[in-house]
Amino acid sequence: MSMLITGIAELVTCESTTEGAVDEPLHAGLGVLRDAAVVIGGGGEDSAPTVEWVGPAAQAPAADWAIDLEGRSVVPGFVDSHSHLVFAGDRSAEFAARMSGTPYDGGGIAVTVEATRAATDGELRATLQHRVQEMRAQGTTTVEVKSGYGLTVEDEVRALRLAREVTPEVTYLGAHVVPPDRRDPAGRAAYLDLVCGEMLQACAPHARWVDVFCEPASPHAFDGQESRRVLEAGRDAGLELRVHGNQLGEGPGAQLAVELGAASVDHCTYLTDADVEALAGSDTVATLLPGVEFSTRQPYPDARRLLDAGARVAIASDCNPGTCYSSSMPLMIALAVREMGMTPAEALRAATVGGAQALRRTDIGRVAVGLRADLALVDAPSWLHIPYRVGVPVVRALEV
Ligand SMILES: N=CN[C@@H](CCC(=O)O)C(=O)O
Ligand SMILES: [Zn+2]
Repeated sequence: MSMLITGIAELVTCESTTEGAVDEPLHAGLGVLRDAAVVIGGGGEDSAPTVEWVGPAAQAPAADWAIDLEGRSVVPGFVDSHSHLVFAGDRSAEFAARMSGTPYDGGGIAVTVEATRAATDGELRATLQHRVQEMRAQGTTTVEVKSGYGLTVEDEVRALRLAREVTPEVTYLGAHVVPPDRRDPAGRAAYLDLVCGEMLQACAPHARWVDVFCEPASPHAFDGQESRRVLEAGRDAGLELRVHGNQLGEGPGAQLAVELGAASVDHCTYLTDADVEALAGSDTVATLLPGVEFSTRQPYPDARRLLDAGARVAIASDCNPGTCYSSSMPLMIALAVREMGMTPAEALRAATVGGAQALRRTDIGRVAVGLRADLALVDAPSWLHIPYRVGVPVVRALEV
């Protein structure tokens, strides 16, 4: 069965080679077609629908079904390459304290760990599914989900199994923080052995990625040497690498990610010139998480500096109970434009193609023949309404 979608005022393909794309600076790099149509087809029990045709509405072929979007716009579904959706408990009071000056240092993670361990599978599954639905309702069609609020072998495996029910982009983050009851030097060393040993062996079959909170500025997280050990052990167990780095201060995270060939280093709030240079000379994506700076009152990362240097940039939500309990990619785009020096077109690319690069996926993040038909509908005559109508729910995943 095939479906023809017509009446698309602006279709953002994110394909630079799109024939007939408008040649206007505002839309640079987006491959925007006006008065466009898309045909999607396929899709069954084991396969997702794909794009079969893209072009001007006047030339669209016939299909089994047709829908008319009546002058709305379509963009690639957002790729949210960084989230922590498997958790229980509430930290709204911690957020309120930060708004009146208490700094974030990662210590609140222990609160979520306790609540998550105490929750049943059913409770965790229900909230996880609800959060994924909340994301789709705001245009996100791919999400990466990390463990990291279990911090025992059993609880980390449980988080990964649950995450795998909603996405293939599952990340083992046993090295989120050292559990509160193991913070003496011997306990810390033993926990690192566990994360790189028994816990990794139990978790690796359920994950694609390994991640580490590399942040010497936090007493709860891991320094450069510890992070290297976690990443190398993960790589030896067959996992691909991602890093939380440079969130609370300058540190080794970004350069370690580049050196080890990680797909992405996430946060990048505090980067030295050498970090920027290393990122620009690599294919490691700098994933910026502006909801975190909003929710922690930190300075925003300088996206302009990274883009001008030639680095690959993505933006993601980091949806989690501590540093950013927002699942809204439209909000992240708006913040990137307003606070991080990105043009609207750069921000949209970072939320689609950039996210796909950060997950090393070539089948998502663009609208082109043969790719997954992961589309988002913008209830407006231009995709520019995404940052323009900040706070208004103008984007949702297109259910096909
Ligand atoms: N910084 C480390 N981890 C999360 C925050 C987790 C929490 O505070 O619960 C982040 O990406 O910001
Ligand atoms: Zn995170």
